[in-house]
Amino acid sequence: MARIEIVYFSGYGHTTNQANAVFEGASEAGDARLTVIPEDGAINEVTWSALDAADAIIFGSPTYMGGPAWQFKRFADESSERWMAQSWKNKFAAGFTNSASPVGDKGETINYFRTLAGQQGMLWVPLGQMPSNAMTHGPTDRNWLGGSGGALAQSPSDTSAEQAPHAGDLASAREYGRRVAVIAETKIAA
Ligand SMILES: Cc1cc2nc3c(=O)[nH]c(=O)nc-3n(C[C@H](O)[C@H](O)[C@H](O)COP(=O)(O)O)c2cc1C
Repeated sequence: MARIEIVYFSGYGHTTNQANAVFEGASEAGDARLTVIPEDGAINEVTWSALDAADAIIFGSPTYMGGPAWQFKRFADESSERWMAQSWKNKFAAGFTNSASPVGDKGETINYFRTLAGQQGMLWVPLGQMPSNAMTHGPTDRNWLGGSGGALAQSPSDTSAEQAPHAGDLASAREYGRRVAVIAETKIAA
């Protein structure tokens, strides 16, 4: 079974809900593990070893000031040791982000994840879901935010982590996690 590592940061818990949905989906088709990046951005050796052994790594962070939170960036910077050795080359990569505004510059965060994956020689898995952009569509529909790179979610600024992100965003996240696991499993089978 493909090993899927989900490594993410969440300041206030909203992105944790999205990460949990990605984990649920990935667990349907693979051996998934969820790691939260701590407040100081430093992950431990057990997690680095698990990432090294993974078939796919899924990155997650809220969008803060138009990009990933600095804690995620610390993790990314510290992955430069892996870049030097290109030891993550040919692993699958994917990413998700959540923010308060429907657009909110979330695309910048996804693009950052994609660049990180590119530097590491990883193979990016796009979302693979059609947008729900008709008149009748809204936040309860899958991919209602209409992204293609990774999974997007909105948590309105006045909602607690018990209330957000929207049901459609969580459905997108779940399906994306499953997709990454299925693709990673295919490679294992090859
Ligand atoms: C420092 C900071 C910067 C933020 N920048 C953005 C932003 O650029 N775009 C946006 O839509 N929301 C922004 N937000 C709102 C968060 O993305 C939103 O509250 C999100 O749900 C937080 O996720 P979390 O609970 O996992 O930390 C920002 C929040 C903080 C604290």
